[in-house]
Amino acid sequence: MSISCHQLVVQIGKKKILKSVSFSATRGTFIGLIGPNGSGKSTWLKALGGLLSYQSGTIRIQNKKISSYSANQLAKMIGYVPQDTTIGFDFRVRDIVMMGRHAHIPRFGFGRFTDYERVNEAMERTAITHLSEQSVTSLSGGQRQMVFIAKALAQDPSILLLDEPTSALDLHRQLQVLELVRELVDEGMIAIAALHDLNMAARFCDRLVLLKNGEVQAAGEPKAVLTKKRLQESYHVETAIRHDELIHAQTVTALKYQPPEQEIINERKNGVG
Ligand SMILES: Nc1ncnc2c1ncn2[C@@H]1O[C@H](COP(=O)(O)OP(=O)(O)OP(=O)(O)O)[C@@H](O)[C@H]1O
Repeated sequence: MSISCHQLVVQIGKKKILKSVSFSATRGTFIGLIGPNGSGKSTWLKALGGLLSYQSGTIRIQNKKISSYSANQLAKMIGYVPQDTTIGFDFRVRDIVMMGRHAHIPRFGFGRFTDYERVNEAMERTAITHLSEQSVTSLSGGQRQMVFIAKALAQDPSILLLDEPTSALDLHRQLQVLELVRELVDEGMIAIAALHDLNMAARFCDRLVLLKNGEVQAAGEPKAVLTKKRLQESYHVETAIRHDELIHAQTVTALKYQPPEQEIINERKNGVG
């Protein structure tokens, strides 16, 4: 399995949201999309999932243009977990997870034994089996997020797109989700997740793509992307970056917000530019 994106441009109305962004990933890779609010992470994930049209550039899955696949074919290959998991209908958790099997069940057909088995497996892996008969409207935001991850897993995808999958989760659930995604990736899946927590991103991802204003500022191994200079330029925050021996990853400590004007003054003082 492979997915690639070449010079992708997404424009909504008059605004260019993604300005010629590229990347590629093969099986067994976990990519973290990082960057400030509004930098284009969700938009990119939606375009990769075939949920948003783009103006130019290409997205290829298995070296074939995404437009050459039917919605059903895409649903069998790509699982997408949205940022907003609010749901107005009174569905049982099991029924929501079963919706992930939609593409696998023939039209006017019924779920087969394997469909129910996949649903049970997905609920087990996300530790929500005990909630299976409850209504989703009765769940907490974090529990709902796990239900939507289970729904995406039930699709049996080779590519998993996750939009801030840990944002509503407590520390235990954050680890649970990222450890699960890491496990799935080690089994061969491609995962691409928008993440705000840079420490979690550094710890669990193979590669990071840093976005700013719809452009890729840096891409590569976490160590290469998470530098003081890049984080200053993207987030306007002064940071301390250290290597944590315990988790074998970079850790980022945010020290101080430095508005862009202050950066210019400092650069002038230091004789840069
Ligand atoms: N449907 C839309 N119509 C107009 N502008 C949009 C639309 N969707 C997104 N945008 C704009 O595109 C830019 C990128 O938004 P996007 O949600 O992709 O960023 P993000 O990096 O995921 O942000 P966050 O971290 O806050 O979730 C923002 O300026 C946003 O206002």
